[in-house]
Amino acid sequence: MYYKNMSEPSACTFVAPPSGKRITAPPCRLRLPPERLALFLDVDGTLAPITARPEFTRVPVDTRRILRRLQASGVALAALSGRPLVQVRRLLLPLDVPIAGSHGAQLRFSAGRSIRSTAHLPPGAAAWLQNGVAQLPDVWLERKPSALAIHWRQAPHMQSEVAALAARFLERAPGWQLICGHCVHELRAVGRHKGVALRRLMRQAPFAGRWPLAIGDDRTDEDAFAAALELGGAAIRVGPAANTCAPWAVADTTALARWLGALLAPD
Ligand SMILES: O=P(O)(O)OC[C@H]1O[C@H](O[C@H]2O[C@H](CO)[C@@H](O)[C@H](O)[C@H]2O)[C@H](O)[C@@H](O)[C@@H]1O
Repeated sequence: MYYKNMSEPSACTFVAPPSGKRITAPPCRLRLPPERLALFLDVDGTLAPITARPEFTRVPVDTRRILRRLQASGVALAALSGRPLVQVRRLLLPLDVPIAGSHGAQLRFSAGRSIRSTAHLPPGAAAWLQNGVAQLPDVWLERKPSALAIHWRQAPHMQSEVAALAARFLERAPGWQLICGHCVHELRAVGRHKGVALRRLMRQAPFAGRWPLAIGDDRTDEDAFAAALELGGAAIRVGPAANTCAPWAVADTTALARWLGALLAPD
């Protein structure tokens, strides 16, 4: 991979690396034909700016337009999200791409073929958690296919209570694990994550044989980054780049959209 020219410097906003780690802006242009590139895109905080509530979120029209043009040029795209699949489809419309939803518990390939790996909870565990969350003011529980998310964006002072509740939930839910996102404690089954989904998609057309680039903004994306790197690809972390295995970073969703748009410019 090489830098081309820096004709659009703002597309390559540099995020300072944590001390001792070398992390740089992604090259302005990838010296790769579109039909060799596979992009694996997270949604919240990556394609869409973070909002107060998940239902307020929109992927900007310009970003969706850029993604459509990338797809039309031959780039293979997929979305890897913690959200339920149906929400991701709606957020990306009219773009139609393979999607991993609920951290990979749901997988929709091209041509509409879907698989779902259901993770079971002991009877009463979800209701127990719902009841615990109800005791924490302004904290709320999102029930997703094979995953649960305790949101505390409206109650940052409740973070340690949320962590304690999640820990007690895990004692009742063997085979489940906690992963922290932005103002959210996510509970999901061990072994279901975006890295597994990326690898699965990379075994299929149109991804097989391509160079994988995973792009995301939080801890839940690190599994996808690791998988892309292990397959010889790369990763971009969006936002402050602390504790990431991604070699590249951009400042925010706007900078990422600009960088993706710059990939469309003719050589
Ligand atoms: O994997 P992603 O596509 O990044 O999804 C991660 C989670 O996104 C949603 O929650 C987050 O975004 C909300 C809207 O910006 C925000 O209000 C919340 O605080 C964030 O945690 C979604 O609700 C979760 O289900 C996803 O797992």
